[in-house]
Amino acid sequence: MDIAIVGAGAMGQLIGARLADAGSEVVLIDVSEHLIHHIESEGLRVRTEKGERSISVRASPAAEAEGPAKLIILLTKSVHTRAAVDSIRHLASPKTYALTLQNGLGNEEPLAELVGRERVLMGVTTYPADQTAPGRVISSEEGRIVLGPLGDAPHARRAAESAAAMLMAAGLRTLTHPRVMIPVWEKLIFNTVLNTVSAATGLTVGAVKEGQSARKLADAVLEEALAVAHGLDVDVDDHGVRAQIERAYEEHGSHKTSMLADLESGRETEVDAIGGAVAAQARRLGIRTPHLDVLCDVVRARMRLI
Ligand SMILES: NC(=O)C1=CN([C@@H]2O[C@H](COP(=O)(O)OP(=O)(O)OC[C@H]3O[C@@H](n4cnc5c(N)ncnc54)[C@H](OP(=O)(O)O)[C@@H]3O)[C@@H](O)[C@H]2O)C=CC1
Ligand SMILES: CC(C)(CO)C(=O)C(=O)O
Repeated sequence: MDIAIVGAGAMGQLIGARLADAGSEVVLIDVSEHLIHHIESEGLRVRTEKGERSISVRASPAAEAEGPAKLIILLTKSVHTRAAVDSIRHLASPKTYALTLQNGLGNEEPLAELVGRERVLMGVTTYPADQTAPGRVISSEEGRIVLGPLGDAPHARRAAESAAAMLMAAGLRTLTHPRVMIPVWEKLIFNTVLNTVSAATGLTVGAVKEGQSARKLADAVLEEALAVAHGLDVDVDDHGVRAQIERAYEEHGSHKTSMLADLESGRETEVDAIGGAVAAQARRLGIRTPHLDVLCDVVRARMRLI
């Protein structure tokens, strides 16, 4: 098998459909038998501004997937990363690379245990994906993926370039970055601000901007998260992150962040991999993040109530 995509939800379906449509041999792996059966029998349907496209893709439970895979792409929510990686050990060989495009930090660690740190690729994506029914996903032609190797081995740089070329050929705008932790942290800060504040307050992105206290909280969390990135010597573009957040306020005003949507649908959130991961790095460095700490605690408390 060429590519195993682990987590056949919104993003896994989008990327799986694009890669399969472009001729890659892809298997989607998920825990939901119903979803797997649906994808196997009906295929996937992806709708964007350009229209709708039906694509046949193979899907399988982890235990029935046959390896080894040349590339594993991890696209579960971060709370499920450990279990997902444990379930696909048989798909990894010494030649396998593993890529995470999940939000948050920490997903790379189980992958490093699986294939070795030198064979882990990491990235972020701004493509949106919403699963409206099993096997049906709404996305956009607008977006991009940035990825790169976690370590600095030349073979991993080449693997990142091949993965990017394959995603480009599948119609997904993809760039490689020599220091991938920079875009990872830029996205991490963006999600830490918007997702944590919205999930703690129950507000949409636009309402965070309009609500005086919520906006103050978001601004305070932004400064705390930037200080942590600087403390780690991750050379994030402060101005670019601020501008990205302002754009989200303008363009995604009515949007409930994924963390709020997860809370409202009774699912575990990615708080520990997003705001919680920033706060954990802050503690390690001795940097105070009082606003972020309280907000993460509120989200965790709301999670315990569901
Ligand atoms: N959707 C988006 O627009 C974007 C998402 N992301 C990130 O991408 C990642 C995936 O997001 P998204 O696709 O929206 O999430 P989804 O919840 O839609 O999909 C995740 C899928 O993984 C399945 N899953 C759970 N546990 C396992 C397991 N052990 N093995 C295999 N599959 C499992 C889930 O099943 P079940 O539902 O039963 O738990 C679900 O089908 C997240 O980190 C998210 O933050 C990043 C950018 C944009
Ligand atoms: C911050 C946001 C809402 C993008 O606007 C997002 O990425 C999410 O919902 O996880």
